[in-house]
Amino acid sequence: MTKIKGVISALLVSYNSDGTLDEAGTRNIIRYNLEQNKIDGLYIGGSTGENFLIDTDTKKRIFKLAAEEAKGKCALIAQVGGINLLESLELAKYVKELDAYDALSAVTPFYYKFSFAEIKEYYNQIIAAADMDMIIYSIPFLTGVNLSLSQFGELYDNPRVIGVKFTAADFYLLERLRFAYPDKLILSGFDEMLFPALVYKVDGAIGSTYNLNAPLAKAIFAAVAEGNNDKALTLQNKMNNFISAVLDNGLYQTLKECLKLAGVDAQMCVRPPMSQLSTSQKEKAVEIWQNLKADLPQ
Ligand SMILES: CC(=O)N[C@H](C=O)[C@@H](O)[C@H](O)[C@H](O)CO
Ligand SMILES: CC(=O)C(=O)O
Repeated sequence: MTKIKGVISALLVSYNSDGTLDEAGTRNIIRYNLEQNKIDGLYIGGSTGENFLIDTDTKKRIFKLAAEEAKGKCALIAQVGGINLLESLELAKYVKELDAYDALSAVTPFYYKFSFAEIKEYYNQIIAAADMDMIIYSIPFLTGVNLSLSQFGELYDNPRVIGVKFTAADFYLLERLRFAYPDKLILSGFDEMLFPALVYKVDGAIGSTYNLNAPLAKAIFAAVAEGNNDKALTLQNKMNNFISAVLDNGLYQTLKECLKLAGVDAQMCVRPPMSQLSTSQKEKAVEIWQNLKADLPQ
């Protein structure tokens, strides 16, 4: 079992122009992450993979190809959550059979206002279906679900729940979680806040932009580890110049365009209803990638 820590890319997935999965291209994205970025882990089936826009079979194909490309090379986490619990149970069992993943993850169920008892039951059922470790995926700004400290504690009563992917700017809650549950993992989810999250002693970080800027993220980890916060902040400033430009131009589309510019051979379309980049956005992506390249540590 690979230790889950460090810089973990939330895998970008390449789709064809008709919306089908571009398998070969997605394999190339994984290879780029392993060989160029030297990432510590991959998070498969997250927001970044456009997971909530695709069907069950496509989700399975992505879990399988990632297992084939990366098993034993880095930590592997499979996000199987959603609002169709029967699908989540099926995916969890499928991931277990692949025998390549270090943990499952599941987003807090969204859209309907589920009670906390329902949310807890959802996690316990997914865990039981696969008998695997679980990382809660908490992303309140997209799900509307805000778990409290004591609710995290209740979820942590199941020893299979090993931690949280924490995509929120609530550093008070982050500090309380770190203090109350020192043995549970905290994986920071907002790449633009990596430095402060590391000051609060998160174990690692999972993010979309690490598909491109992992070398900067690694340098931030190293700077904080050696106590050089000024250096870490300077690096975070560089990273955020990239992230803010990407967010302005279209997040996943621009990240995928940058991968193309970095030499990754893939179709790099997004799934509808997301729209593809316009010509002017593509031109902007060239500038964004050039600027990042100049800032990446050699
Ligand atoms: C919704 C989403 O994609 N969240 C990612 C992780 O949780 C982040 O990596 C962000 O994409 C990134 O921090 C930019 O805001
Ligand atoms: C980390 C993130 O972006 C994801 O859920 O894919």
